[in-house]
Parts: sequence; C-alpha cells; structure tokens
Amino acid sequence: MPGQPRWRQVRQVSANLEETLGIGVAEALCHSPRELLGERLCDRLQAALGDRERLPAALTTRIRVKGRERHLHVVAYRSGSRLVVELEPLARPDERRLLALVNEWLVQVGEIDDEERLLQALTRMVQRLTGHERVMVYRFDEQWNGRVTAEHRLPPAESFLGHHFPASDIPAQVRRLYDINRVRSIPDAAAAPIPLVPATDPHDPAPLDLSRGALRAVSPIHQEYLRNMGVGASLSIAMHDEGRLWGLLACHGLGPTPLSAADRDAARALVQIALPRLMLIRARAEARLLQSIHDSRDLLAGERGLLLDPGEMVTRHGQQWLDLLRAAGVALVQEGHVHGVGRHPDERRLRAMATWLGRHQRHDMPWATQALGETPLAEWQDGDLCGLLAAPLPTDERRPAWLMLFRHEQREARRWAGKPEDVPMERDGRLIMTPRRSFAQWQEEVAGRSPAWGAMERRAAGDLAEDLAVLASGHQIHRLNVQLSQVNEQLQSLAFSDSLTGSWNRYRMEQAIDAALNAAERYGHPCAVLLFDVDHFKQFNDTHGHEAGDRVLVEITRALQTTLRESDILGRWGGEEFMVLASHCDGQGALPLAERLRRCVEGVELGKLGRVTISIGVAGWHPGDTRKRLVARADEAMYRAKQNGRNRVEQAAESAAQA
Ligand SMILES: Nc1nc2c(ncn2[C@@H]2O[C@H](COP(=O)(O)OP(=O)(O)OP(=O)(O)O)[C@@H](O)[C@H]2O)c(=O)[nH]1
Repeated sequence: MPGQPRWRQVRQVSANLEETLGIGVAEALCHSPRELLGERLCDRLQAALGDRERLPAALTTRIRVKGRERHLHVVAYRSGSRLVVELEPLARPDERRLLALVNEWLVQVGEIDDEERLLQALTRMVQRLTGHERVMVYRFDEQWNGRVTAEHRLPPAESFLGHHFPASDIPAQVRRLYDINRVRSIPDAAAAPIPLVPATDPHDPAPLDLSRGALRAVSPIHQEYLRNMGVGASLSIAMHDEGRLWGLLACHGLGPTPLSAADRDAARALVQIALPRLMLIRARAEARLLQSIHDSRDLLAGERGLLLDPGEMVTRHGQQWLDLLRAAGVALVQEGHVHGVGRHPDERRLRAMATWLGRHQRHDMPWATQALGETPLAEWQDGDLCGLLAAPLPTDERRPAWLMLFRHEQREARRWAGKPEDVPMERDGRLIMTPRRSFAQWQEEVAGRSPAWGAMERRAAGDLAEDLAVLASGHQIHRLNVQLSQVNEQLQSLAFSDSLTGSWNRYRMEQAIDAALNAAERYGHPCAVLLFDVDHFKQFNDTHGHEAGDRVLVEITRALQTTLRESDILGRWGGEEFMVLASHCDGQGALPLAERLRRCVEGVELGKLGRVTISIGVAGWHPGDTRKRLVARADEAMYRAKQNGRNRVEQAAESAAQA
C-alpha cells in the first residue's frame, strides 16, 4: 500500500492460523495483509492505531470462514519495524452479564472504606467473573518479596492467604513486562507453544517482541513453575500506584481455564475501578494521621508562650505521640539530658545512641530501623525494643538533640509458599534461571523486628522534632534572659544596698528622698524623714570592740525592719547613722513612728553586750523643700535629741525649713 510499507507483506504467521482464518499458512504467506484480512478490517485497524507507537489497538469483527460467520477479537500493535495482528476467536460475549457485573462493582466500590475489605471484595468479584479457583491480591514489599493479602477461592484450591513469595518468583524482567502490558493471561499452562512460520522473519532476523500482545506462549521456566505450584491456568493483572507496580491481582485455575478477551478486559476493568478507590482510602488514612499530628503540633505551638522546656513538652504530650505513631516509648535526648515517656532504654543507652546518631547520621532527616539488633546500635538495644525512629532536632549542629521513638518486637511466623530455595543456578559456566520446585508451606520465624515505620510516620516525627527545636531555642533565650535578669538584680542590689546591714545605702536613700519629694510636689503626698544615731557608740566600740559594734548595727537593723510598714524605707545614712523615709505622712504624723523605732531599739536584747539606744530627729516635708534642706532639719532635730539627753525623739523646728 502506498505510504504504508508495513502493511505490504505478511512475513510470519502462527502455525494454527487455519483454525481461526480458514487459510493455510503457506497460502497466507503469499498474500498481502489486505488480501488476508480484508480491506475493511485493515482500514479500521489502521484508523484505530493512528500514530500510536506503543499502545495496541483492539476491536471486534465478524468474518466468514468456510461459509460460517465467526466473531473475532482483533488486536494490532507495533513491534519494531513490524506490525503484529492478533486474531482471537470470540464466543459471542454476554455483554449484559459483563455490564451488570461491572455496574455492581462500581456501586460496591463506592461503599467500601477499608483497604482490606476492598481487596477482599475485588478477589470475590473477579472470581465470579473468570471462574478461576483461586483469586488473590499479591502485594510487593520493599525488597520485591510478595505477600498474599486477600484471597477468594473455591475448594479444592488450597489457601495462599498470608503466604510470602520470594522476590525471585517474579524477577525484575517479569515485573518490567507488567509496566508494558498490564495483563498476562495463560488459559492453559500445559499447552504446547504454537510456533511462528517461518520461525524468523526473512527480512528482519531480530526476534519478534510479543510483549504488548495477549497471545504468546509461556516460557518453559514459567510453565514449570506453574506446574510445580499445581496451577493449570493463570491470569495476572498489574496494580500500579502512581506508576509504580505495588501488587498483582493473580488468578489460578487448577486446570485449563479458557477466558474470552471480553472477560479478560472486564477483569482488568474491575481492577482499574478498584485502584483509585484504594488510593483514596490510603490517602484518607494518611491525611487522618497528618491531621492528628498537625493538631498535636498546634497544641505545641499554642504552648510556646508558656516557655516550657522541651523536656516538659515531652512529658506533657508524649503519650499522645505514642498513640499517634503506634510507639511504645518516646525520649528526648538533649545536651545530655533525657526526658521520656513510656518504654524506652535507660539514660546511659539513650545517650550512647544519640552520640552515635550524631556522629554517623544526617542531621536533617529522621533515621529509622525495625531491627536495632542488625545496626551498630545493637549493643544498646533494651530487651525487645528493637524498632527505633530517631528524628534530629535542628538546633546545635555540633551537639544535635534527638527525638527517639521506640517500638516493641513483633514476632511473626512468616509462611512462605514453599522454600525460597531457588537461587539462580550456574550451568556450563552460565547463570540460568530455574523454577522453584517446592511449594509445600514452609514457616519461618521472624524475630528481632518491629512493625515498619511508614513514610508518613517518619515525616510526622521529623515535624515534631522541628517544633521541639523551635521550643528549645525559645526556651534557651528565655533561660538566658532569666539568668541575665538575675545577674542584673545582683548588680543592682550591690549598687543599692549596704554591705554590712543589707539595708539601703545612702545613694539609694537619696534617690528615694528625691522621688518622695517629687511626688509630694506633684500630687501633694506628704513625707517625712527620721534620722537617728546610736547613742554613745564610740564608747560601745571602745568597750566591746569594733566587731561587736558591727553586730549591734546588724541586730538593730533587723529589729527595725520588722516594725516598719512596707511603705517606710530604712537605710544606712553613714557610720552609725540611719534614716527612715516615711511616705504618706507629715512631720507630726511621723512622731509615733519615731517613738516606735526608739522603743524597738531600746528593747533589742544584745546578751552580754547589754542594750543600746538611739536619738531620733524627725522632719516633715514643706512645700519647696530640697533633699538637703529636709535632711538638714532632721539632722538639727537629732542634734537636739542628743542635747536633750539622748534616747529620745525631737521634731524639726519650722524655722529650719527656711535654712
Ligand atoms: N562598729 C562600728 N562602729 C562605727 C561604724 N561607723 C561608725 N562607727 C563608730 O561610731 C562612733 C561614733 O562616735 P561619735 O560620733 O563620737 O558619737 P557617739 O559615740 O555615738 O556619741 P553620740 O552620738 O553623741 O551619742 C565612732 O566611734 C565610729 O567609729 C561601724 O560601721 N561599725
């Protein structure tokens, strides 16, 4: 055909062509495709294929074979420079039945909210459709070992539910095939292969790649594998999650199980309908976990203002994190301090683990293991706590802190579908593949492993650690502030207090008098100063010694402090001279206070030293007073008290106000 060189010549046909087309092999090879298949079918196929390089085109047609009308399922796909056309006899499909089944499934799927139930229902539905004795969902783990997670079967097929299959059962090249062609149907595993005639394309010696098609023989290895498993027919449909193969829907027939192309397509449709629902169920479960983690993080953020230390945060919220992340214990190791909740190793081990993690692991992402015993941290494993998820707190690079979550061991009796004994064998110096012979159930005890940490759980732990780091830095700033203000307070008290008696010093008293005078001028609040001096103190010192004199000053200060109101301030004015600044009272009003002070000192018992007395001068504020004037009046009054016999109170004369 002009412009369509690939449709010009029939190069190879399958040896059983006559059964389908009623034309012998030799005759077929003499015809062009258009002569062999008819103009109409070729036009339709060509239109269906269009420019598609990879995808097969499929359609159904009717042809007359030896006078009888026959339905055919026709698939065409490109394979290198050639075009492959598959012709499959099609028993009149019971379209109503298939449609009803697919519809029923569509309704059912929408009502299922649980992964296990969905997969279980899928196996039941496919079994109803195809009639295979055993329909399973087979799921890959990270090492490509498979496990049967759902199954529906008819006796006498034995159950494979929960069985593990070694990765070598579905090797990489087979898994790649599932990316090219999602469905693999083997209606009769024991059927002899039907050869192509001629065996090689005379114009192109490269082997013909039939990967995209449905009609192809089973490799002898796979044939033997199926036979060893007691399987007479199989149908496998790939299940992908965002382009990655995560499992298979696998159907086993105990004997040959013919399956029409329509049933095959319907089975694929059932799987395709289930997949988005499955992903939705999973996404919802992950979203629920994330939401709970976010709620917990919000809670933490809300408590930032409390300036709690991260250790306290762990104590307050740890139990909640354990529930969310299905862990037995949590511990925060920070600057050598350990705070934990639940079951976790002791402090020594935790510190050792944190040191190892700090030295050998990245500080920007969580590190996790199911089996501590298989890691360099083995020596610090505590009992059956073999699962560790450790998230670094992005704080100090040199001394990273770690949030560690622990899980208990989960012992598992792993049932293998036979012993995974078939490692690749060498024959004549070449690696060859051999099918497994043993499918007798074989049990392996899996110990020293905890349930795996999911990607979402790792992320959640990382988020929590980040929040704790923010809290830690906030808390550290707060702690530094507290320390600074303590130092400031100490400095202030050093600057403002008298080192012997602890009362305010003269500098502080002068400030206080100035403030009181300001308040008096501005608001009319009166104030008064009481200046007093220990009587005959020189003599006391001379008699008992200077140290005893010091003790007396301390004792009378202590005694006076207890008799003063909070608003009255006692300070040392100098030497053995003291002052009380009384707020909110005038000179007259301060007299009873002065008398109380005098009696107080007089009453202080000094043991062998006897007693001492004081003479007090009282001066009240007058409008326009300066500190100097006020104190001078008090001093003058005190002088009079001395003059008038000591151990007494004198009030300043009015005239002194003008001094
Ligand atoms: N132990 C001790 N004595 C002090 C201190 N400050 C001042 N003095 C003594 O207090 C005495 C004050 O003596 P004077 O000013 O002569 O007065 P006085 O002996 O108290 O007699 P009158 O004030 O007139 O009753 C001196 O001997 C000072 O050395 C102090 O901090 N400790």
